[in-house]
Parts: sequence; structure tokens; C-alpha cells
Amino acid sequence: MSLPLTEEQRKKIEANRQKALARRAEKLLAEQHQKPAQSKQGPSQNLPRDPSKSGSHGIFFKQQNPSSSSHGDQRPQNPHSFPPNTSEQAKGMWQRPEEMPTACPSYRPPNQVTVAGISPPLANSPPGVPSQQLWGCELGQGHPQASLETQSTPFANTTHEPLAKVKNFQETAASSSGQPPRDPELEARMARPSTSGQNISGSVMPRTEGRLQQKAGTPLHRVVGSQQGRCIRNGERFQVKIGYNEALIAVFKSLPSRSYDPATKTWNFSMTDYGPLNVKTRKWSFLLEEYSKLMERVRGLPQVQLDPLPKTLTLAFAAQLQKTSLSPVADIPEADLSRVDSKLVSSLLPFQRAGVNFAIAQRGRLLLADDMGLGKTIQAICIAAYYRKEWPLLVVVPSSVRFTWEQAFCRWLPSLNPVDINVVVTGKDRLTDGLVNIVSFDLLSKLEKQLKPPFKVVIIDESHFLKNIKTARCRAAMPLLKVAKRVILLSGTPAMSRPAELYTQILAVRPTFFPQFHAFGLRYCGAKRQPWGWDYSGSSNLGELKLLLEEAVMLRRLKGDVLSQLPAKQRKMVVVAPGQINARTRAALDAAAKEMTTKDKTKQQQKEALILFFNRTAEAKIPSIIEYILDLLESGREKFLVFAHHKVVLDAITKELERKRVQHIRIDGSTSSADREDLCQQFQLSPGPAVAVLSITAANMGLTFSSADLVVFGELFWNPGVLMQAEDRVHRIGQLSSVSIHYLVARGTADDYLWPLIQEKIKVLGEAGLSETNFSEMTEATDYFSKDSKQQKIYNLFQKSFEEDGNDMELLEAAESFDPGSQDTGDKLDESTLTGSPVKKKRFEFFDNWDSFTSPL
Ligand SMILES: Nc1ncnc2c1ncn2[C@@H]1O[C@H](COP(=O)(O)OP(=O)(O)OP(=O)(O)O)[C@@H](O)[C@H]1O
Repeated sequence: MSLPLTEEQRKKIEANRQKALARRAEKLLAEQHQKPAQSKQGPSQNLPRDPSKSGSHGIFFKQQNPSSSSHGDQRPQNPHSFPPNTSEQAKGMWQRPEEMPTACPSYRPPNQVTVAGISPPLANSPPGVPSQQLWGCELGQGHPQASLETQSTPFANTTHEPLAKVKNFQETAASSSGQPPRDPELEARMARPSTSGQNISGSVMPRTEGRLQQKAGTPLHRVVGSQQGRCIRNGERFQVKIGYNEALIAVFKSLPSRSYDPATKTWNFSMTDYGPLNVKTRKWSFLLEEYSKLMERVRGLPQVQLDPLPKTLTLAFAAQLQKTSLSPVADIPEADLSRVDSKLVSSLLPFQRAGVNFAIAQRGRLLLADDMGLGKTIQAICIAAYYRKEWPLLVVVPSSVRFTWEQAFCRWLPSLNPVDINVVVTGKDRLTDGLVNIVSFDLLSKLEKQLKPPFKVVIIDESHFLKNIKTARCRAAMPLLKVAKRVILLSGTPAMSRPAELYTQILAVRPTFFPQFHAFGLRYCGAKRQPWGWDYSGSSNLGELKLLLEEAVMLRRLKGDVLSQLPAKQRKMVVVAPGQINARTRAALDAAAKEMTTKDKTKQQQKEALILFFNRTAEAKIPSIIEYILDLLESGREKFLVFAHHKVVLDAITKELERKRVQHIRIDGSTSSADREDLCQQFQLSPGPAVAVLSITAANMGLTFSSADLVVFGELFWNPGVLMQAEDRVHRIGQLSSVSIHYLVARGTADDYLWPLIQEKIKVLGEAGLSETNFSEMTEATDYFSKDSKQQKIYNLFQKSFEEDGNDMELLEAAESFDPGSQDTGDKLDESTLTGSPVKKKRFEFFDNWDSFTSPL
């Protein structure tokens, strides 16, 4: 351990360091004087000043390398460097006034609230107004190429200018400088079409005028030697990105909310009098309400060009921009929901109620992007019900959840007559038959012609399905959404990899924000011009995009944000499409149902019929299960478990996942103990999307899959204890999230009886304190089918068969030996199960593993 330095030693070291810095400064200065052509701004601006002339007040300069890209070459900074004196300033170096005391890089002004992790409010802002809108302003060093950027580059209301024109402009700009722009971002910015026509070099120029100049080849916007900068929304402030300009600094300093942040720019001021300085972000930032004032003042500086914020932003934040006092932004008002069914309103969790308030404050146009399982459905139904006078309502959903939506409407809106709900099942159905019309994305594109007169209220579930503007579903939906009065988009994953995916959803909610994708791409997708065209796959100004979305488009809460309001497990019954049961399977199911209810059948015969019914149910559900899994994957569900019971179902699922090259593991009765653990670990550690395909009877115990928080039951099983154990593979120690459980239930199958049976059993166990009691509460209605006398008979048989002691075994054995004399539906999923075409006979085992059920691992 070394001894601490004495005061004298420290002083000596500091003095030596200052000398070294001074020598370095001189050297650099000399070097830069030898290369004057490299910088139009004057190379000496880049240098630390001579410390011998500094006095005790520190200013540190850290400049971009004049020949670097627009992002600049970040030279190492020295917080103990000093500002230049006045004579140096005249040479291009500049000096902080004497009120600037010694630099303190680690200083962070007290009581500053960093909003969205970006900029702090001002030192002179009154305390206690954390929600006020502030703007950040970034002051950059002059970039030699920046002075070539003679065109202002606002974004809103952009009309995409032809590339040829852009090219001409670039050529003009480049040739006038004697060197071509090398920075791709700079190139992109130069190529940006002018929108508002506002030129911050001292005049406001109509865009037509700008174009004329361009045609004439002499850009009028251009002020030789001027600096060009731009405004960027960041945090609750806006930033100004621009090179150094003394007059501009004076303007900045005249605004009470300014702060300078040297991390991204060049100067590091001493901070006693520079309270708002944020050493981390190195940005000048201002209050939103100072924006107009700043822009106005900057217009009077001929040597400064400053791109304004895009018009979209000034519109979105109009209220804050026009504010004259530093009053906090008003809270979202509580909506009057007296017109909505009280059952629904009283069921809303507090955060869901806040979501509805937000939606109504946004006049019914929003992207509700809550995490999966947070109850977007109930919120969407409530919002839509608030605008019930404007119905008929259109609900566009992935086809696998059409009937789940129908159930949800029945559950939450008792005032809605179920006959008024129209689920569109085929291309021949009418889209406008109901008061509530539920249609899949794919059918919507087929029924496009029926969309007139347009719906005024539209819900789009899993709205990221519209992310690709070129798809038929998107082309069908966009015109509809543009004219709808209320647009409620729902998605837990609005963008999965890049901001470009958000464009159509933003356009749907706010058609005026970015009518042209190019403007959006330039601003937020880091658009780069490539030899083959524009590349919009990147990202840029994400902080600003986030704020814009939060202000005017999107509401997103993560599970972690509202965990205290959520149950540990959220169960959902998903009614899968009965339309997918082919005629042959339907006939087999009906025959089995008939057997069960025929009077002259023995008990054993009835039981066999029941088993057959159960097995046929598995066969019938395969396409729906697979469709649901694929929809989940398309929706961005990264990791989840799928439980099934019959081997044929497990086979079909794994086969499809293989075909789609989705990473997955499978554990069934044939999996050895050693492999089970390995596979489990493989799934747990897998970084990307992965599906665990598991047998209900073979994998319901002893395994931990806590890296997932979603469990799908493709099939039901009569023993709720087994189901709950299976659920707990995910809901266990190590699980930090609320767990979602989806039970896929097919109408007209054994599920009609198994589902109520399971709930009945759980209720009984719950009442005896042996199980949770809220199983039924958190799932949709159990009476989703009306029991006629025949159905009641079957239900009774199910109840009896599955409740008598020892019957489990008997049922399983019977099923084990069952040979339907049918095809392996898993093998023929695409050709036969979906289309009903004839297939070859093949024996198959319905139960994946008998041994593991009788002696689970
Ligand atoms: N306030 C509530 N009261 C009772 N049940 C609720 C409530 N909110 C949500 N649920 C139930 O929680 C489950 C999940 O809700 P929902 O399917 O709407 O979530 P989601 O956000 O749409 O999820 P995903 O993104 O996975 O589709 C459903 O079974 C739903 O009925």
C-alpha cells in the first residue's frame, strides 16, 4: 500500500503537468498553424490555453479534430486545463470570463432531475418542477465540414426531393469547399430536403425560394464561413449542436436555462458559476419555453445556422413551447367512464385505469405498448366502449386469437348483446354485420372492399404485424386507420429490432407527424445513402424519438413497473379457432360424442368413447396450437414453454419449429434423466428466442425454466394439480416477473368439458385451502358454451370418469392402446390436417410417455 502524497508533492506534480500541457498546447498550435486549410474555424480553437495566463479559473477545451467526421475526434480532456486569454481568443482560442472558477469535472449540480436519463434542468429553475419540459442545447465545436452545410435541414412536413437534386446539391456544396464531404451522416444531412424553409443563418426563407436557388446552382442559404448547427430534442430539453461562435455563446448565456456540457463537445468550463453544466452529457440545454426566444436571437447571428426542431416536435410539444412560466405540466385528467359497463371499470387495475385516461386524453388514438400480459385487452375494450356512440367497432387481430377477443367482449361488456359480435371466419363473411366486428389481419386484406363506409373506431391487436408497409395486411389497414377517428393499437413489442419498424404504427396513430418515411428515416433511423439507395436500418436521435412517442403516441408500462399490482400468475383462456378442425376430424369427434351419450352403451364403452373423444381433440387442435405458437414468435415472445399431452401434438410442434428453424428443446417420457437437465440448462441459458416443448405428464416436475415467463398449454389435462405443477416450472424461485399462463381451449372438443371440470376441481381445492382460489377469476368465463342436455350428459361422464379413484390409470391405459386407424396428423399437418386431403394410414401413440406419468422423474 503506498503512502498518500504530501501537499508539496501534489503541487509539484500539478505544476509539472501544467507545464507539459502548455508545451503540448504550443506544439499543437504550431502544427495547426502549419495546416490552415484543414480548418475554417481556426485551429487554435482546438487547443488548451496557456496555463500561465489562466489565473485560477479553469476552462478546458476539447475540440473535434478538424479533419474528423462530424462526430469528431475526441481528444483526451484535461479538466485542469485553462481557458485561453483574450489575445488567444482573437486567434481563434477563446477565454472564459473571469467568473469561471476552477474546473471540477466530477461536479454534478445538486437537485438536478435528469429526465429520461438525459439532461438536467437548470440551476436557476425553481425546485420542485421535475415534470416541466426542458430543452437541451448542445454546443459543438466548429466542424470544418459543418461550415459547408449551407442548407438548413429541418425534417417535418418533408417532401422527399428527388435524389438527383440531392446529388446536385451535394456536388455544389462539396465543390465550393474544394473537398468532398466524407462523413456519411453529413452527406445524409446535406441531402436532406428542406421543409420549413427556415434558415437559421439570419433569415427565414420559404422553401420554394430555397429550391430556386438550388436550381440556379448558387445556394442562397449559404453564408460563407458560417457555422451550421441543429436543434435536437433530448430529455426534457432541446440541444443545439453547433460549432463555437462567440456571439452565439453570448446568446446562449443570456437564456437562463442554458447549460454547457463538455463531454460530447469541446469545452470544459469551471463550474462554480456554471451550475447546470452536465459533465456527462456535455450539452447546452434550455427550457422548452425558451426555444422560440433562442431561435429568434440566433437568427440575428449571420455566421450561425441552426436547424430548428422538426415541426412535428414543435407541434407535439406546443403546450410546453408556449408556456411562459415554469409551471409543471398538467397531469392527465381522470376520464369520466360512467358510460362504460361498471363491471369493466371496477375491474381495471390502477395502471390500467391510467392507461384508459391517457388514451382518452389522446382522443382515442394511441399505441398501447404495455408489456405482455398487462391486460391490453381490457384497456382497449374500455377505451373503445368510451367511444361506443361511434361504433360499429372493428377489431383486427391475429387469427389465433379471434375467439378470445369475442370472449373478452362478452366478459367485460355485459351490456353488449353477444349476437352483436361478429367474428369473421371466412372470406365470404361480411365485415360489417356486427356492432363489434372481429377479423384477422389476413382476412382484412381480402375484405378490403367492404371497408366503406369506414369504421370510426378501430382496435389493432399485435399492431407490429403492420410493421412492413409493403405487406398486404399493412396496405389494407393503413387507409382504414388514417380515416378512423379512434385508433387503438396494441402491442407488447412495437419494434423488435430497429426504429424503422415503428414508422407505420406512428403513422397510424398520428398521420400528420411524418407523412413521408424518408423524413422519419433521416431523423430516427440513422439513414445513410448507399450506392443502392438509402439504408434506414440504423437508429439516431433515439432519446428524442422516445420523448415524442411518450408525449403523443405511445404508452408503455413494463411488468416491473406495475409488479405490485399484478398477480404472481396471470392465466388466460385462449379460445382457438374451431374453423380449423377439418371435416374428417369433426366427424370423428361427433361420432365419439354420440357414443358417449347413446343409452344402450355399457360403462366401459362410454369410457372408451370418452378416450377417443379426448384423443381426437388432440388431433383437431394441432393446427391451432401451431398457429398460436407461430403468432407468439412473430409477436416477439422470446422464450416460452409449450406443454402438450399427446405425442402426436408434441411431434407436430417440434416438427414445425424445426421447419421454421426456431431454437427449441423437447422433453418427453423418452428423454433420459441426464438429458432432461442438460436440455433444461440449454434453454435457461439460451440468449435468443427458444421454445421448450414439454410433455404435461413427463415434464411437470423437477425442472426449472425460470428464464421464461410464459407458459402455453396446447392441451388440457384433467388433473389440475398436474397443470399447476407444470405452471410452476416457470413460476418459481429465480422468477422475478409475473408469469403468464395461456390455456388453449378449442370449442366443440373435449375441452368444452375439461375446462369447466378443471375449474370446478380447483374451486373445490381452493375452498378447502388446498389451492389458489383465483384460478377462475383470472381466466375468462367458464360458461362459454351453453350446455344442452346432451352436453350435460357428456360433462357428467367426464366428471365421473376423471374423478373416480384409479380412473386416471385406466384412462391412460385405454388411450395408450388406442389405435385410431388414422394418419399421423403431425406428419401431415400442412397437407392433411389443414386441408383434409387423404393420407396414408399409420399407427401412432397418443401418449408420449406412460412410464414418466406413473413414476415421474
Ligand atoms: N383487471 C383485470 N381483471 C381481471 N383479469 C385481468 C385484468 N387485466 C387482465 N386480466 C387478465 O389477464 C390476462 C392477460 O390479459 P391480456 O391478454 O389482455 O394481456 P395482454 O397485455 O394483451 O397480453 P399479450 O401481449 O400477451 O396479448 C387475461 O386473462 C386477462 O383477462
